[in-house]
Amino acid sequence: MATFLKSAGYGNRISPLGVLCRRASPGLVRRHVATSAPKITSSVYISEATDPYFNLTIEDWLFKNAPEDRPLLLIYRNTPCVVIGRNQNPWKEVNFRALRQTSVPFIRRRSGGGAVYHDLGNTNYSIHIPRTAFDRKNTSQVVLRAVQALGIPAAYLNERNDVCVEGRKITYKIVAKRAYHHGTMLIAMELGSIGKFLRPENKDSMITKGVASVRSPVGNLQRFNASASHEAFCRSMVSAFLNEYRMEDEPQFIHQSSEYTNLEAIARSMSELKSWDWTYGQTPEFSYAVSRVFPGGVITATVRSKRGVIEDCKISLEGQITEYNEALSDLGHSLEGERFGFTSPRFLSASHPEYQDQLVDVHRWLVDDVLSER
Ligand SMILES: Nc1ncnc2c1ncn2[C@@H]1O[C@H](COP(=O)(O)OC(=O)CCCC[C@@H]2CCSS2)[C@@H](O)[C@H]1O
Repeated sequence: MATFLKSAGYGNRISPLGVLCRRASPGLVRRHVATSAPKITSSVYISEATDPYFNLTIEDWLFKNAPEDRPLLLIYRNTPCVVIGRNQNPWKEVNFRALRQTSVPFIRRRSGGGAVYHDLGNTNYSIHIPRTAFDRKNTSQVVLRAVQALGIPAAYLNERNDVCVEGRKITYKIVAKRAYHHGTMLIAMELGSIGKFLRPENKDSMITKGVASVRSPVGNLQRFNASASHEAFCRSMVSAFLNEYRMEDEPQFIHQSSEYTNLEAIARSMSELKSWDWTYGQTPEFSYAVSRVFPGGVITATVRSKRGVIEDCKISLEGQITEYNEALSDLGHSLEGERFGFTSPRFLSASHPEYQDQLVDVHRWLVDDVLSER
């Protein structure tokens, strides 16, 4: 086993984020001018960056660029963010009202599965393997051994291959010749944020295609061993990984430097992760019906959306076939083609001047309560 693992840490230098580390090879992380892609010389990477867009991009970049025939481990953690799966509906998963009150972003990741919350008390790991050797149970066992070695022998795998002491989640993705298994390790996360950010309001009547999250009880490792930490988990995980795959590589430490961010593939991928097209435009088809009592009666709006755009919006007043209903129906049509969640709060309509005031009220309701969240 690598000598650095036999010592208490990875060497004797304390990095800015407190990870005990040996200085990474200068060519990999210390230069600030990007001339060509950094060489992937190790099988173990620990990111000291905490920007979720950067880390998720580095994960994908390593996945696509690392040698295909050897396993690779990446460990990183992010500043607070909500991360949904690639085939999820954000409006069904995220409480946008709560997010808006903070600067916490929500991000659609490239792998499938459910929605999770991250902060610095949550450490993410990612094990990349040649597809032929990929076995979800096997990679989960590497993580299980890492947790047990932290002094938590009661940890076990459940039927979904989640490491459990009290809840912990994994997901996986298979692409071309390689596959990866990535997951979260709750160490000292702010657990209240899960309920706050991952419970959307009034979305029972939103019927969506795609993947729904599987909500489960969760707990931090520190509940079972107060000395569990990001640094200890990194050491334990690296050790379990190297043992499993019989390697002796030194971990490399990644920083968010121009060496990476100036690389076209990384810059492009980071801006793609932030784009509307990816974040909202990938939303599977859904419908959403909402009613409200207005002075003239109950009005129901039924919206159908594909790829984040309103395909049709039917608005009607209960029971009555009146000219007002026609005006409402025209109001609905006027919203078609708009991006769900991005409807302009201004309402200008030359048609149906006789119902202008009522239409302004209905439009405001739609914008504030039905179509506004993002
Ligand atoms: N950080 C974290 N860790 C574990 N479980 C969580 C977390 N946040 C929320 N949850 C719980 O999991 C469910 C969703 O579980 P579900 O099983 O539906 O989805 C997942 O597990 C996805 C894991 C993705 C891991 C990636 C690794 C690197 S980037 S994100 C949610 O409703 C909460 O109950």
